[in-house]
Amino acid sequence: MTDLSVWLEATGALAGAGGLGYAKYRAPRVYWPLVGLPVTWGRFSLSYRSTMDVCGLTVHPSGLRAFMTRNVARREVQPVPPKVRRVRPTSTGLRVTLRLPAGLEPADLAASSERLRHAWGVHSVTVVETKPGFVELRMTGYDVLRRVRMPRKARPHGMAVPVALREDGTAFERDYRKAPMALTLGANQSGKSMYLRSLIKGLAELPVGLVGVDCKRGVEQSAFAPRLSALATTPDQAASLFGVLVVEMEERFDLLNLHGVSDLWELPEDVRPAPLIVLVDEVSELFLISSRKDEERRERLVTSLIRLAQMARAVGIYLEICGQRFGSDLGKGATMLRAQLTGRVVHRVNDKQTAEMGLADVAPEAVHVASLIPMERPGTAVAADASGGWSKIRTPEISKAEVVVACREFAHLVPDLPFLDPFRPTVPVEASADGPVLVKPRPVTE
Ligand SMILES: Nc1ncnc2c1ncn2[C@@H]1O[C@H](COP(=O)(O)OP(=O)(O)OP(=O)(O)O)[C@@H](O)[C@H]1O
Repeated sequence: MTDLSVWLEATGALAGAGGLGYAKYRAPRVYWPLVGLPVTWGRFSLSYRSTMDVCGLTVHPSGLRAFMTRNVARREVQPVPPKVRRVRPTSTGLRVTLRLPAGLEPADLAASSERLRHAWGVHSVTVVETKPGFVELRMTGYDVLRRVRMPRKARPHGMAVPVALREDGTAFERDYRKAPMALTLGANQSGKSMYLRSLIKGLAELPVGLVGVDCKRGVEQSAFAPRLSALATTPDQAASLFGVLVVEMEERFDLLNLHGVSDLWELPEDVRPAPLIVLVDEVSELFLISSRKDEERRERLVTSLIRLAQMARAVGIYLEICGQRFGSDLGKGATMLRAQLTGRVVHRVNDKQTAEMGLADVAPEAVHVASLIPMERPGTAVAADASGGWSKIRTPEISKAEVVVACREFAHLVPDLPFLDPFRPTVPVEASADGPVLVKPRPVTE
């Protein structure tokens, strides 16, 4: 009987351990709050001081603090780590707010994030400066990018759309007020279209005009016709469309002048024109030429694009440009245009140079992270902006049908923009029933 109970206990313990191991891998969302979080929290609390000490993240206190923390018996002053101000558990990790003592800066902690990650046995540690003198250590208990689930609270608002999940479990927002012009790069099958889908799905809910440029004959964007104000599917149409957008930009500047303001958002709401987001899929199609006639079109197109990229922010016209590569090999004007696109998202690339094209000027230390994105993780990217900050993100997997549904649901939000009427994609009547949407853009009269 005793043997049997020992055997049963041992089997039970083994099964429990096996179950936990299985849950850790297969159901990390359940494992984390039940097991991972208490273990990590305990580990953090018990080893905080010693970990910070061995990581070189302590400083000799000065003045009153030195007096308060001195070891009276040995008459010596112990170095102190940053003060823990707050520990907050989340569904994916643990957030710790630290007050930095004089002599430590956020970069010191960021440089040790790998060591902290190993010391506390978590998947990642990201250091974010929340205000001068304070940082937040964002620990994630497991690889949240393996199966992306966006935080429930992440909804489109203002001019910002949550498009992907960051490695620290927070939503990455594409915010047009913060980074008006952006470039998304990536090799074939790296997830660029998925990123654009996620963006369009969110933008569809906002009171903005969406302008599509998809010179792969519209294969990707024509399905979103019900929510598009304009769609160009050939370089010729795109050249005309950009010409019209430049004229609109100039008229909007006149309007700003009239009201004595310098930005669209300072205009009274009743006269403020709808913001426009121009979504360009595969930008190289706009740059490539095959004849002399194309050369003139290309010149027009690139000039319009550069003018928009340089000035249109103030009048609420924003560019979202996507491509496989975007360097001087595309020809005159490419690097000049790229410099204006300060928001960057770089997916898996085929060579380091492409990662450099996207990141070297805004976040050079992120270049090697982008070069290491594995093929079996489509949708993963490095997002950076001109502030120097960057993060690893992954887009949720969204089917085209889901985006089509959103575009139909919010079709009533298409703003009234008569100047774009010649480019408005027509949605055949039968397309409003369930089923694939077939769109034939109207021919453009130049
Ligand atoms: N976030 C993601 N999660 C899971 N699978 C994804 C994700 N993003 C993309 N994929 C898958 O990867 C494949 C390629 O994605 P996508 O078409 O977006 O790449 P792309 O860079 O636009 O490719 P191309 O340049 O060839 O058009 C698709 O099969 C898609 O389902």
